[in-house]
Amino acid sequence: MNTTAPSTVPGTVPPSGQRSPAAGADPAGPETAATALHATGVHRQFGSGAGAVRAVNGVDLQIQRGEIVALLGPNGAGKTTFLDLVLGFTAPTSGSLTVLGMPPKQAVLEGRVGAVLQTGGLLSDLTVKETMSMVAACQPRHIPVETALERAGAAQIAGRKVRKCSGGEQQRLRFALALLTEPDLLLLDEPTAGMDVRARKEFWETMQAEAERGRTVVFATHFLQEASDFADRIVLMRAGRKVVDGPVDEVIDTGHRTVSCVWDGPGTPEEAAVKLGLPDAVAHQNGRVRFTAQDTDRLAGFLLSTGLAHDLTIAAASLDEVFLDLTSDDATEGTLT
Ligand SMILES: Nc1ncnc2c1ncn2[C@@H]1O[C@H](COP(=O)(O)OP(=O)(O)OP(=O)(O)O)[C@@H](O)[C@H]1O
Repeated sequence: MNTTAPSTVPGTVPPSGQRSPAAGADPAGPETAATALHATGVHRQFGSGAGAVRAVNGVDLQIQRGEIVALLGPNGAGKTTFLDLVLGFTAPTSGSLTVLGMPPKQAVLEGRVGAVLQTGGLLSDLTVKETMSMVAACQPRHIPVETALERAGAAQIAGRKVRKCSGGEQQRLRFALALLTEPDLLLLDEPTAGMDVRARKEFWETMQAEAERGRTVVFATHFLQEASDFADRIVLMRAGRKVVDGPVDEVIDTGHRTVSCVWDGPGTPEEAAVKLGLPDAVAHQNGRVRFTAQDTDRLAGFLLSTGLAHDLTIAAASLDEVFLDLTSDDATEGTLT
């Protein structure tokens, strides 16, 4: 599929390189008592020299308490590395990062942060409840194991050995573990990976209830649909950088639409697209031509008035198309406000 990335996302500000913050100003904004996460110029590089990987490359981010934020991006965007930094598993190469006003490790040690990670950490010979009790015994304070299991929707599998649990059930156990200390901040790294549609829906319903208790939730996902269904803000990363940050509705409404038609000519759709200033906007699909544009009224008017095409259909871009646009190399960077 060949589509055109929108030249701008409505409401975006110019890329950070084009706009300098006032001298001495914190690009992530001032940290207050309501700040759950505060990152300023955070870099995390792995290796050195020619083989160095800039997994996180200068991220400024502020998340307020009670927000539900989706961290979105393609493979290798830096989402997991960023969550690892927030959990204190690894330290920034440069830049500063605080969680609930303190260093990440301290916030984790105080039980203020809970996490559902992609892999690891479960002992297969223990039952779900034994796992919970073992972890609870290591915590300075925790809610009853039964309460955490109930809230995570895992009470009915309490007596089951971990090795007998499905992938989705193990994620529920991880979720119950994350709730044990009543954390202020919940971090979820692709929490529904491996879950079927029903399990996924139930998981998000449970998570919604936790968010309504006032927790801050930050989750990494590949799916714009998941972000759109659950988050109120999207932070999109690409190649280690934060490229879009804004309310879900505004991120999704790129103004990008498609015009599908039967091509009559003369000339090719590609030639017409160049004439219209939409050089990359043409795709061919099932005998039809599809143009991508922001001003589809003008495009449709042109195609009909010139007799170049007939049987036109105008549609909003799908979430998959929006995701591809936002993560393409020529997408505009910015903050939606
Ligand atoms: N320990 C490491 N050593 C070297 N490179 C690493 C290490 N951890 C991550 N990387 C690299 O850093 C980049 C970002 O990886 P990261 O796992 O953070 O991305 P991601 O957005 O979570 O990807 P995915 O969606 O595939 O999980 C990738 O290029 C990855 O190969």
